[in-house]
Amino acid sequence: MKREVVIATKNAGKVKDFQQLFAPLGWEVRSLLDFPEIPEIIEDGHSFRENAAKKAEAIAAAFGKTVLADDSGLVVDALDGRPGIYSARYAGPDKDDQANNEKVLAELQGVPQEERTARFVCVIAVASPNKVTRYYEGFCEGEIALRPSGENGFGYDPIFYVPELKKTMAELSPQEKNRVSHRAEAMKQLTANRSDWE
Ligand SMILES: O=P(O)(O)OP(=O)(O)OP(=O)(O)OC[C@H]1O[C@@H](n2cnc3c(O)ncnc32)[C@H](O)[C@@H]1O
Ligand SMILES: [Mg+2]
Repeated sequence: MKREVVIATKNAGKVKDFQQLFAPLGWEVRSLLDFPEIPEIIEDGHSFRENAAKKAEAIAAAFGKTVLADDSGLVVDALDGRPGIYSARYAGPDKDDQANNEKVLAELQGVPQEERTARFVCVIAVASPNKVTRYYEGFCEGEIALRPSGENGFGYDPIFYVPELKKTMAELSPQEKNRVSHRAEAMKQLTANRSDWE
């Protein structure tokens, strides 16, 4: 019987990443996409940590078991850190990835490549009933490309250029992305501290 981990997310792109990242541990990943009756959790926190904790703690309380959540986003230096925790809805409430990408590119119009530094941030919160919530963070340094490129991944991947690989995140295979991404880095921290939460 495979062990099951519940991730308090409705983002199909994240679920795919986590399924691949948990596969070596032999874990089955479930998400809120498997529980459509659960309403969206309002992310009114002021940080990635606060939002990740809110999602994990709400579902851990509802399910009476240990639950993970991921709050993540794109931080662009030339935009004073925007979109940051507002990444999902940067271009509006319907969380349209293409519109989000177009808005970031429009705001960076005319900004030279060397000033387009950015990073992806991922905070995984692990919540269990009657236990202190644990946090695992990962980052991926890169630049915002001049134009979108690549079909893989999701969200801001098409405009996030990874200099060490000379590709956008969306041009990477899932395996390549899971070696360098912010989510993979956060998972490395989480896996290194399994005794904390297993
Ligand atoms: O809250 P949940 O249900 O997990 O789903 P969400 O999509 O709302 O997720 P967040 O609130 O964490 O917002 C994450 C935003 O950052 C983007 N993002 C997160 N990880 C990414 C990745 O690996 N590649 C590209 N974009 C990513 C994603 O597209 C969203 O716009
Ligand atoms: Mg969200």
